[in-house]
Amino acid sequence: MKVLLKGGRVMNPAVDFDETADVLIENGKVAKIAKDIPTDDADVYDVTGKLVTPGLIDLHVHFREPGQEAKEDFESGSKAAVAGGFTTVATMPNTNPVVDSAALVRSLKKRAEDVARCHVEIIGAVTKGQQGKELAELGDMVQAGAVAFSDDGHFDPTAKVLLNAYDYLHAFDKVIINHEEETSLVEDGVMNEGHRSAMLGMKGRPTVAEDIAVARDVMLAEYAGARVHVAHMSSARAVDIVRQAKKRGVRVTAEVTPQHLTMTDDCVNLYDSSTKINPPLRTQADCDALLAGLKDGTIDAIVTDHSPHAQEEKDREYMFAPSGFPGLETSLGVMLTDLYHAGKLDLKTIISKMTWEPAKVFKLDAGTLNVGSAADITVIDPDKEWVVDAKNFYTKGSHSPFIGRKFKGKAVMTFVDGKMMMRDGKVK
Ligand SMILES: NC(=O)N[C@@H](CC(=O)O)C(=O)O
Repeated sequence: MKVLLKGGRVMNPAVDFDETADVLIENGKVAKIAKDIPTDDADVYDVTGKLVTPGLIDLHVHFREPGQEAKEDFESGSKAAVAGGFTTVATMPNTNPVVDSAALVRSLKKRAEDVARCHVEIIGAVTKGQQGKELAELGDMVQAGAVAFSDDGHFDPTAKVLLNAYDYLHAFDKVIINHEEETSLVEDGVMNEGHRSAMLGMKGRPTVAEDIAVARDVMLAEYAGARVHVAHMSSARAVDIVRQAKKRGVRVTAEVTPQHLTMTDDCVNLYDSSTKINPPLRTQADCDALLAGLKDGTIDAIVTDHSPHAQEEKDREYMFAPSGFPGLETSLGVMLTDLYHAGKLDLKTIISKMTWEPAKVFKLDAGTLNVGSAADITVIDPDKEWVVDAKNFYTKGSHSPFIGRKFKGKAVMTFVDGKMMMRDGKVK
């Protein structure tokens, strides 16, 4: 089985390759990249004017299995992933029950094999039940195939517990992903603390909650010589803390979402809970600092934090609605429209932070177009104009602050292990 992608702009950030070329896929692998490869017996697709990139990788999604399948499941979530151009995603353990045992990791891996349209990596909990008290079965979960560990959705309150986790995981070289909001400062808060929260009369979540959490966890990692990955960064000062730590040689990596890069708390309105996320949308100064952090290498990865909820839950008052919205099908559109076409960020950085660099954070064998690697490939039309419409979503979540937005740039084909899983928005 051969597929030939003809005449696209091939970007392989791992080796700094960016040229017009053909890509030959054979037996699920990248077989050759060169000019004018003979068509022979291959299925040929003319991708002139399109980008051919490694399949997009998302280190941070919520697929809600087990227990909250009404919000999302591995099938709907992975369909949303390939629709958005993603070929590998890593799903968070804040489920019901929490993914804190080897048995659950194993059963989710099996679920992924059975129903998922793309590669789904499993992130295990750091502590039992994500309660922050006792370590979960970390070693057993590593053996069962967990890719990383996180108590995402919760801040681990006790430094000693986290230090134990760092020390323990050292032996396995697995990374911990920390949700950085010091709990006592954000309890009851529903949006960024600032002018807008005061105007709306809503309780805020201050940036200092993130800053001190990041500072603690980075210093603990430095002390333990361990690796830490900072989840969904939102605060300017926290970016600087990571920047300084990287300069000192601390083994810290970080991620940011398209929404935190491009939206501010000015978007928050009382009767639309789609903008309610944790950490919250901040200010323009924070967006600018996050962008600077992406550009100078402080921030390694762009992630979606795809967090679907049932529509009836999101339809509640801002204060009572759950936080989070689905991002897999809008992420690339936001990045290309509001950052690339707006002249704020180059294509190479965007593609690198959505492929090769996140792959390095989790040490995934993915994120390149090197000959011999799995043919996980995304074809992107950088100029395709489209309007976000929840009716076209594959995710079960239908709430998103991007609904109705006109975007320029979209994934038009997604190949997973050489198989075409999405073409022109239609998922297999
Ligand atoms: N990011 C979010 O706003 N929500 C996440 C959990 C979390 O990280 O708080 C979710 O699971 O819905």
